[in-house]
Amino acid sequence: MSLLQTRGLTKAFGGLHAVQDVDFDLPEGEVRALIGPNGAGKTTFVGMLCGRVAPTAGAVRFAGADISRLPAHRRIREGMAYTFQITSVFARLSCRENVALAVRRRKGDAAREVPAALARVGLGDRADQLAGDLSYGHQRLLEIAMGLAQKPRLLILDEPTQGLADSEIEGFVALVREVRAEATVLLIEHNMSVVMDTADRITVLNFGEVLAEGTPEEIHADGRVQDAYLGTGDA
Ligand SMILES: Nc1ncnc2c1ncn2[C@@H]1O[C@H](COP(=O)(O)OP(=O)(O)OP(=O)(O)O)[C@@H](O)[C@H]1O
Repeated sequence: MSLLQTRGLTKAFGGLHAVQDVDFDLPEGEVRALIGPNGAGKTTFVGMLCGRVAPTAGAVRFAGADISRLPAHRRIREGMAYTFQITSVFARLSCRENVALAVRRRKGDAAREVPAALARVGLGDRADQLAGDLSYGHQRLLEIAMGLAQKPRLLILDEPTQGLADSEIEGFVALVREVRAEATVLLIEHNMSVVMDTADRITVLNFGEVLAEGTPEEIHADGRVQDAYLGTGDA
């Protein structure tokens, strides 16, 4: 069964169709990567999944229910967690306090769960540091810890490896492989080696539409995908 499904999902900004008539199915337990050249509509699409962007047309179903009209906070309660390209950590709170907020939201045991969540993303030794003092890449990792602390059914990660060093990217790949036992993952990622190392399947967006979908091997060999990337000079 699909944990997440969209039908005819569309977002127009004036005359520009940022996302156009997208049918998307994400089965429970899968790690799916969403890729596409800059401006392809990835962030707009995810914004509609999360309830941050109102669709112009179409529907979003999650765990069998139509959530198209649910506000973002209700979708979180239903089991969606997400991190965005622009970090949303509380800069004046410590890493520990940021994750504790996420744990307490679902009435979890913060004393036990916060250190574990920070350790999982490689920030175990930074618990007392102010989130605002972390590098951009580490703020993204802190957001992932906050997402995991919600114990979501679906974890959506928008460009999670941006700003990370190579060794930290390796740690992230290992984390996704571990998380897949607990949650379905939707990963928007420009780093193709991360995509190839983590995704079961890949969906390619181009000009707001699904250009291709398949295993990493199938996508790698797809001439249309290569053309779409070459056409923009993107990697
Ligand atoms: N609020 C907005 N108002 C007008 N146009 C927008 C808005 N948000 C996005 N767009 C346009 O919609 C298209 C898709 O943008 P989007 O950010 O979803 O693409 P993306 O695939 O996430 O790109 P990137 O990889 O650069 O983040 C782009 O042409 C963008 O300029």
